[in-house]
Amino acid sequence: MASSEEDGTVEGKENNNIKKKKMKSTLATAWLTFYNIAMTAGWLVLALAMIRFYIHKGTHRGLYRSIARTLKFFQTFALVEVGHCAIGLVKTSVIVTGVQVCSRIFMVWFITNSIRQIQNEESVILFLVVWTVTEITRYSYYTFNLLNLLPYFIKWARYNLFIVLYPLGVVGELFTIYAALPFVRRSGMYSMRLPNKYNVSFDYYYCLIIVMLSYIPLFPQLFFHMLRQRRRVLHGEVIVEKDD
Ligand SMILES: CCCCCCCCCCCCC/C=C/C(=O)SCCNC(=O)CCNC(=O)[C@H](O)C(C)(C)COP(=O)(O)OP(=O)(O)OC[C@H]1O[C@@H](n2cnc3c(N)ncnc32)[C@H](O)[C@@H]1OP(=O)(O)O
Repeated sequence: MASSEEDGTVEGKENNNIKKKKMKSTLATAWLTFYNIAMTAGWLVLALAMIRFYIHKGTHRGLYRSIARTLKFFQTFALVEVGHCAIGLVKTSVIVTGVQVCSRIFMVWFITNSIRQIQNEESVILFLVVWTVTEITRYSYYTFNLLNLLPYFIKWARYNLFIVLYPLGVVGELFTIYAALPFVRRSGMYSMRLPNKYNVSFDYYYCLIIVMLSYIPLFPQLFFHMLRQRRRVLHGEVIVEKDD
């Protein structure tokens, strides 16, 4: 006797689709749980390395170089999250996540890692500490949320600490870019002067000034997105976000 799935009835096909959706959901949850645990662990390793460096050396000078490899790996790996949004694995804005992740990767690779002279700036330590506290909170929130074991203090931290940490992080990033300007101007790094075989000129110095100015319209978008998330999660407001 053929089972209902095999006899091709409407009910059988529906059962098959339900089984496929359940399998996809289980795989998605398993992947996201693994990803968030790994990212929580990575940022915790970074935090412990920074604390150990400061206790051992008694100064922040040289701290960036001591954690650069770990930072570059875990911050770059966060690009995966743009994919999570794009394929619908998580319900959040691709644009907001993309701007957030790209701004971090830009800061790590095209500013701090590229210009050694600014790596000991206090502003670098400021954004590193802020990023680390933020990401440990964020990824542990996602992890416990997926495991249905979410302590309230982590939920509270996830949707309240950003109110202070976000502006602090932006200050650290902007001061770091500002500190880099003289070195970029003097070295002409990442720039192309005319004449050249491409007949194109590009000045990284002015690009950085544009990036700094772009914080003015872009940061509020991210910050207000987090405030909307905060109202939704902590106060149960129904908020419809479209990926405009
Ligand atoms: C090429 C040059 C580029 C240069 C660009 C320059 C312009 C720069 C302008 C912008 C300046 C930004 C500067 C940034 C500074 C800092 O970051 S300082 C540190 C402080 N920062 C923060 O606090 C923000 C941290 N970032 C985030 O929170 C995110 O990146 C976010 C995208 C901004 C917001 O996250 P989002 O996911 O949208 O909100 P949540 O409420 O956390 O989640 C929504 C739902 O999605 C689920 N989810 C998301 N990710 C996951 C995951 N990994 N695993 C599982 N689930 C996930 C989450 O659970 C929510 O689901 P529901 O609860 O069911 O709704």
